[in-house]
Amino acid sequence: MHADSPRQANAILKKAVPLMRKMDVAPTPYNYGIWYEYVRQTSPKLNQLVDATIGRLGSLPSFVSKELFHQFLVSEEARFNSEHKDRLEALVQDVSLSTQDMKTNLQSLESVVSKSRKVLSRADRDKHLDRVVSFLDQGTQKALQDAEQFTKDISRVNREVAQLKAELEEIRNNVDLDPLTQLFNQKGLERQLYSLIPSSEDDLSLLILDIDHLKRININHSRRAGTALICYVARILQNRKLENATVARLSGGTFAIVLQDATLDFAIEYAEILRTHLNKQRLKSRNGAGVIDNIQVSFGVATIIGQETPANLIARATGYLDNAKRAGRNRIASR
Ligand SMILES: Nc1nc2c(ncn2[C@@H]2O[C@H](COP(=O)(O)OP(=O)(O)OP(=O)(O)O)[C@@H](O)[C@H]2O)c(=O)[nH]1
Repeated sequence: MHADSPRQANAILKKAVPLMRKMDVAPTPYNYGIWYEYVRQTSPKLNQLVDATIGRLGSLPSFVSKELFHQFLVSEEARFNSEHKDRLEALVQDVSLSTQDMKTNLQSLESVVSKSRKVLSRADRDKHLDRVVSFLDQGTQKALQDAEQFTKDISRVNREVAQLKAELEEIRNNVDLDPLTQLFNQKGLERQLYSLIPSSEDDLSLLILDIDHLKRININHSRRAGTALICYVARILQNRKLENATVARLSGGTFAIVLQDATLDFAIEYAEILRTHLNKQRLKSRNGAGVIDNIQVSFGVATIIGQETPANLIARATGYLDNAKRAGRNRIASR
């Protein structure tokens, strides 16, 4: 499903709910989901199917909306995750069966050994030596075969687990969060802008900020201290986040903040508050490599113009950031 702004969501629901009443549709989560996306016109295919069903049946029965919900609304990620869960369960089941077999096989080997030992402890053992040897031979041969099968089973499971691990890693890399700071990443930021821009009226601002001289900080204080600084700045941006704002880390020490209902003047004022606050911070490195004080950050601030695309807005804010760097850093540039 899509992350609409509360204002957009409200406008869509205002149209969806009367439609649901008119069609006498039960207020279930599935139905709300379907009618929301229907009014939003997210997918022409979904709207065609809804219209065709209503044309034929006069309404949209619950089982149909449930089916459509899973077909159109459950995200690819969720589908992937449930597919992986199923595969993992099947693997655990395989390991459990193989382990059970191996346990039984070990028990038979144990019984072979114990029977042989019993025979060997008898007074007339000499008479049975040949039989004991052959009995033990068969028992150990079988145990070897079973052990080989077990090793094969476990190797197969191990290969599948490695494959699953790689696929999960790939999915994790593709989602919207930055693993270091848990803020949105570049993709998350772009998605957010795509959903906000259509309803904004020249009052959506984007701040792109970059820690000054991070390379020098890495050299003087260690890369670990530089990374701790990135996380520290991320926490400050998150703690000082305005209502309805989005904070993202784009790369290295570069962050972005989307402000809704914010004029350019307001956004510049907010950037200045953040900049002066960051300047006053001191970060002590744990390994005794000194204190990073007077944290300096440069900002590029842009406010959306007309029908500007997210990519264009990001490029403009980044251009202003470059101007701030060229003008001497630790400052704000815009327009
Ligand atoms: N510690 C740390 N450093 C990073 C990380 N990601 C990127 N960097 C480093 O951050 C540095 C950024 O350097 P530049 O973009 O050249 O800029 P700068 O040294 O910050 O200088 P200005 O931006 O011009 O003020 C590079 O040396 C990167 O290797 C990270 O996750 N942790």
